[in-house]
Amino acid sequence: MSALFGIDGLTVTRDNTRLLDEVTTDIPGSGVTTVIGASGSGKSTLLRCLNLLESPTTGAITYRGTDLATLDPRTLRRKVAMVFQKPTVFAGTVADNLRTADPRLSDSDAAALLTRVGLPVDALNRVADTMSGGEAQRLCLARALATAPEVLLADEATSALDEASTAVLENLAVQLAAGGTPVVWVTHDMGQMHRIADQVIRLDHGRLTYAGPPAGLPVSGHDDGSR
Ligand SMILES: Nc1ncnc2c1ncn2[C@@H]1O[C@H](COP(=O)(O)OP(=O)(O)OP(=O)(O)O)[C@@H](O)[C@H]1O
Repeated sequence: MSALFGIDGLTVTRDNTRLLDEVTTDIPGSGVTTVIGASGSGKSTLLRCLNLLESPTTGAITYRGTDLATLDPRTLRRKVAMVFQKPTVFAGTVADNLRTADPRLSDSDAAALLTRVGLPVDALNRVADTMSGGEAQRLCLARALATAPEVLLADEATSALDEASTAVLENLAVQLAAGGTPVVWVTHDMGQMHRIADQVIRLDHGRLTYAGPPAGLPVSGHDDGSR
């Protein structure tokens, strides 16, 4: 099967610093691919490139065989949804937020989305900007799923969550992948990586240091770049 994303010699330079340095790897079209690495290793930059929020300085990325640079960002983002490290909620209620993604979303579909991310159904009528950081993270994930994307990109989606809510989202990532929606999941939690990953990409100072199955990588702790 051809790659979901083909990454070829990807280099991103900003302010004379290489945030990504000649990264070449494939992201497969099924399963959960986790991107791991210490803080500042370039994980978010890689994810942002996959969503056309950053452009390569040199190198190229393909999506299902098509050069990303030739695709309209809005068209791509309807297929490749992204959840950011810092959640951004819009004015209005939780339901209003979900309907920014799909204006035709029924009340029952909106409620089902909340349930998938571990939020109570009665949160639908809450004013979105009264939510806690962890609740907002889950709302943003629900909003990303409202359009039934082909792919989900998630950047530290559980960073503000307790253990139980983290488990709900880890399970969701695995279920999405099992249902045919590949997931690219950034984390620096090695335990989380082992719980959900089928494939791992590891970055260190912008360089690819590992691409392969999770076996063989440390089983717990935070990735500080050591082995
Ligand atoms: N526009 C920019 N200009 C200059 N430096 C940048 C820019 N964006 C990011 N950086 C730097 O590039 C490096 C990689 O950032 P990135 O956010 O991709 O890392 P990360 O692995 O996701 O980190 P974290 O785990 O802390 O979120 C960091 O040192 C960051 O400060």
